[in-house]
Parts: sequence; C-alpha cells; structure tokens
Amino acid sequence: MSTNAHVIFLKRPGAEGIPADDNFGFEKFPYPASPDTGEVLIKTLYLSVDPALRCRMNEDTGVHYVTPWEIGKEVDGFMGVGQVVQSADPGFSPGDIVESQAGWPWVAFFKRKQEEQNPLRKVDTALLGGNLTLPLTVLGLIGLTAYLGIKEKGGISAGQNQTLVVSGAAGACGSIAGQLGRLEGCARVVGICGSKEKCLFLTEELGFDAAINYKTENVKERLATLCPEGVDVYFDNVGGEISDTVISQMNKNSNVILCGQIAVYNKDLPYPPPIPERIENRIKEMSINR
Ligand SMILES: NC(=O)C1=CN([C@@H]2O[C@H](COP(=O)(O)OP(=O)(O)OC[C@H]3O[C@@H](n4cnc5c(N)ncnc54)[C@H](OP(=O)(O)O)[C@@H]3O)[C@@H](O)[C@H]2O)C=CC1
Ligand SMILES: CCCCCC(=O)/C=C/[C@@H]1[C@@H](C/C=C\CCCC(=O)O)[C@@H](O)C[C@H]1O
Repeated sequence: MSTNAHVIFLKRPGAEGIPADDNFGFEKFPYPASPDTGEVLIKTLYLSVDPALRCRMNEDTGVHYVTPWEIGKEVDGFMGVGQVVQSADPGFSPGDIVESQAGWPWVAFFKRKQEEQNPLRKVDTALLGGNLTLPLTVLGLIGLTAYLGIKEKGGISAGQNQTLVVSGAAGACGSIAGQLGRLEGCARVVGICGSKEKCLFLTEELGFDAAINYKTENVKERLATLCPEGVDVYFDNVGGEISDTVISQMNKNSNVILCGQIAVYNKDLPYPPPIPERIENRIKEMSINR
C-alpha cells in the first residue's frame, strides 16, 4: 500500500525569530483506503504559501481570524488547489479541480469531509486558461484583498489627480493593487520593491509610472521627487520604516490601506504592530484614514 505524507509544525521560532527548516517536519502515514459517504479523496496540486502564515508560527497571532499552528499538528495554509481522485459525494467526480482551505500533505492524497466552515468548491477550469494557480492569486483571496482594499478603502475617484503608492508592490497583492488603482483613476502610481528586476516589471509590464528599489535607493528622497504633490493613497503591505517614510509624505485626508505588515512579521508583536508616536501624531494631525 502506498503511503501519504504531510508537513507538521515542530517548533515556534520564538521572539524575534527567523523561521528555519527545523521548525517543520515531514511525516508519513497510511493512505486512506477509499472515501466514506460524503467524502472525496483529493490530490494536492498547489498550496498558497502566504506571509501571514509566519504569524501562525507564534503562540498568538494577535487577530481572531488567523489561528496559531499547534505543535506536532499538520500545517494548514489559507488556500490550496487539488484534483478529485475518488468521490463518495454526488457533487464531485474524479478529475474535478477543487479549491479549499488546505492542509499540507506533500504530493500525496488526502481525504476530506465537506465542512460548513471550509467548503470544498469546484473550480470552473474554463475560466482559467490552463493556469490552475489563478484561484490562489488574482482570482482568489489575494485578488479580492487588493480589489476590496482599493475599492473600499482607497477613496479613489477618477479626475482627482491622486497619487497612489504601493509597498511590496511586485508581490501578489501589491502588483494587483497598483494596477487596480490605475484603473480606478489614480493619476500617478508608484511602487516600492526590493530589486531592479522587480522595478522594471512594475514599470514596463504592469503600467506603474515609477518604481523605487528600497534596497539601493533613498526612499524618502525618491518619493519626494516622484510624488511632488504628496501621496493621496498608500496601499501598505510592509509596515516598518518604509511605511513611516510614506506616511510622512501623505496629504491631509488621505487614505492608508492597511493590507499587511510583512517587514515586522518576525518580531513578536501584536497585529497590527504599533507605529512610532511621531507617525501616530502625523496621522491624527493630517486626518489620515488608516
Ligand atoms: N489583509 C489580508 O487579507 C491580506 C493581507 N496580505 C498581506 O499583504 C502583504 C503582501 O502579501 P502577498 O502579496 O501575498 O506577499 P508576496 O509573498 O507575494 O510578496 C511579499 C513581498 O514583500 C516584500 N518584503 C518582504 N520583506 C520585506 C521587508 N522587510 N520590507 C519590505 N518589503 C518586504 C518582498 O518583496 P521585495 O523583493 O520587494 O522586498 C516579498 O516578495 C503581506 O503583508 C500579507 O500579510 C496578503 C493577503 C491578504
Ligand atoms: C496575523 C496577521 C494577519 C495580517 C493580515 C494578513 O496578512 C492576512 C492574510 C490573509 C488571510 C486572512 C483571512 C482569513 C483567514 C481565515 C483562515 C482561517 O484560519 O480561518 C487570507 O485572506 C489570505 C492571507 O494571506
């Protein structure tokens, strides 16, 4: 009989801890014989490895909607895509492509019950043009996060000559947020990211007006040059010093879309992590929505 295998969580990185291989283990276990009534057997195809999973390595994530991983238990991510191998549920047939919040059995089969909290959804592959990872990116939670952030929190109106700055701009959320900001009507879209190649990707392929490499350039000076009328909308993926610098150049009544704070995920801080007092004061003085 073939065996299944999965990733388990072995130890927390601790305060100020950088995640390492030995935080995780790999365990083999028996492969389920066949699905019981109402169950399907799914082969994992793709798993989303998200920055917020780092917060699940801590004892307390700081937010109610993201639960910490338990020591010795299987690692589960936010979303995964798989293929039905056997089905004892009339709603699914072998070969169906499905998505759900997924555990991490590695290139293996697993058995899952239909759960109210975490439904298994059939993916309409005709919409995907052969790219089965799209439900994990632009057509999934990532795309929705960027869309709702820009639409609901950005305060963007066409014709208002607004400047949008995006940090983590070449990443999954940031790259979509910048493009949506442009479509919503921002006059200028500036991305901040960590390499020359990523800067070129933003300006040459995604239509950003400019990009700043925070690893080699002075972000404060470049922002002042690229955003001469100040910043009206900031899609914040990173927090930390970069965000302090952007917020210092934001206009009165402007909007920070607080998407994530990846720069501080290795620090043992509650979410959202505290910001320096001078930045708090500026947010109040300038009536910045955050
Ligand atoms: N609110 C929500 O529901 C959601 C929030 N998020 C949050 O959005 C953010 C981005 O997520 P996502 O797009 O999926 O991530 P990606 O993994 O696609 O991109 C993350 C990028 O962040 C950059 N980065 C990493 N560390 C730092 C640092 N110290 N300073 C500056 N940049 C850094 C890196 O790019 P580079 O080379 O440019 O440094 C990295 O590639 C995260 O904070 C995440 O938690 C994501 C999804 C949903
Ligand atoms: C702990 C810090 C979270 C910071 C915000 C963030 O990065 C969110 C990430 C999302 C995530 C969260 C939404 C719902 C989780 C529900 C899962 C559960 O365990 O019940 C999701 O949208 C994808 C992430 O990257």
